Amino acid sequence: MTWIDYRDLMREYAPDVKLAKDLPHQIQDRMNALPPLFRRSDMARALLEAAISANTAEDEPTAPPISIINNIDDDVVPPWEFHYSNKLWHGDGVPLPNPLNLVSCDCEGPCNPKSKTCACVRRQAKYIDKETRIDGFMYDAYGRLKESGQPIFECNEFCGCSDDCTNRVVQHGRKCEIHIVKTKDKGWGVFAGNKKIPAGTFLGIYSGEILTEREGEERGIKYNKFGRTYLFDIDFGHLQSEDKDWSNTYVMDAYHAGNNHSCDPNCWINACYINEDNIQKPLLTIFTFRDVEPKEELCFSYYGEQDDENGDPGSPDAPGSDAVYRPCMCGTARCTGRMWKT
Ligand SMILES: C[S@@+](CC[C@H](N)C(=O)[O-])C[C@H]1O[C@@H](n2cnc3c(N)ncnc32)[C@H](O)[C@@H]1O
Repeated sequence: MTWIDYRDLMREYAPDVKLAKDLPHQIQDRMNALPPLFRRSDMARALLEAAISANTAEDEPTAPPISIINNIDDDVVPPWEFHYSNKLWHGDGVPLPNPLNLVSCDCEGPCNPKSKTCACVRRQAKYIDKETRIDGFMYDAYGRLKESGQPIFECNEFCGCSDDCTNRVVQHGRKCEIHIVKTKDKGWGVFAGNKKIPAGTFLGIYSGEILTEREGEERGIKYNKFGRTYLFDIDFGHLQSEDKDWSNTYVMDAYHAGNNHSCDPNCWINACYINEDNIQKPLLTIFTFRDVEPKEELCFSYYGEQDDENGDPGSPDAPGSDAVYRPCMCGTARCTGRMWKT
């Protein structure tokens, strides 16, 4: 009889981990080497739509396809510089997930959100803000998020429960129709399709390179110099300590992706853990937090919560501030008139 070490099995069956150095760029390089006439052709649009579909087929197998629509000018496709993906790409010095540290349930069939013994119900309860009235999982029976702003702990690869467990939403991918549409004042944006999207619907992942805080800081200085940054500090409330010197460990650089900003957003970025044991490294998941009308733009606030000390753009003239600002064109009644230049 051969002795099988279950730790080797777990490592073998652990989901694939991506490294930032392997971020694909071949299609982008080839497209950018072609003459502008081709880059602006319908064929280029069809190619980009096909690339998006191929990159996301594994993570969102039942998602309606994304179309690229421009009724504003002759920029047929967004710039060929981003890799559309739902994955988290690990930068140098960022530890990879360790499947041996994952907390997994041993439920049979779908988990019971009222269970007192399910390891996943218990872990969710441990991290949920006690002031909320949420019990069980963060999702309702329709797979919609009950409340934004709380960390989500989904059942994972090594849980015993079935694939139709209500605590598996992000891992099944987007279900609603969205499109990439050129706007008049804000470049390209992400819009709802022909159907209303209910509050609490999962849309996609703010994916990118996860970097150490130090590398994020270095890139931030460079990006600010040329007035462009897609850096997102991973500093959710449940990660912060009372320590006044606390600062985030990691930063997400979504240089190659991004939704537009609104001062009155309809989406929210929530921390979500699936096959990740490190609390500092959640997936940044985008959910609607109110009903979204057909063809409405899907936006989040680049400033996080209104009462967040980092939340308000503040004064561009504040001492030590190297942030750069631009006029905000969100057009909502709550518009503050300016936004960080990204
Ligand atoms: C992360 S990108 C979003 C995608 C971008 N629209 C594009 O076409 O690549 C951020 C940039 O979008 C534009 N943008 C986003 N929200 C905006 C807003 N509320 N007002 C004006 N410009 C906005 C700005 O040019 C900003 O630098």
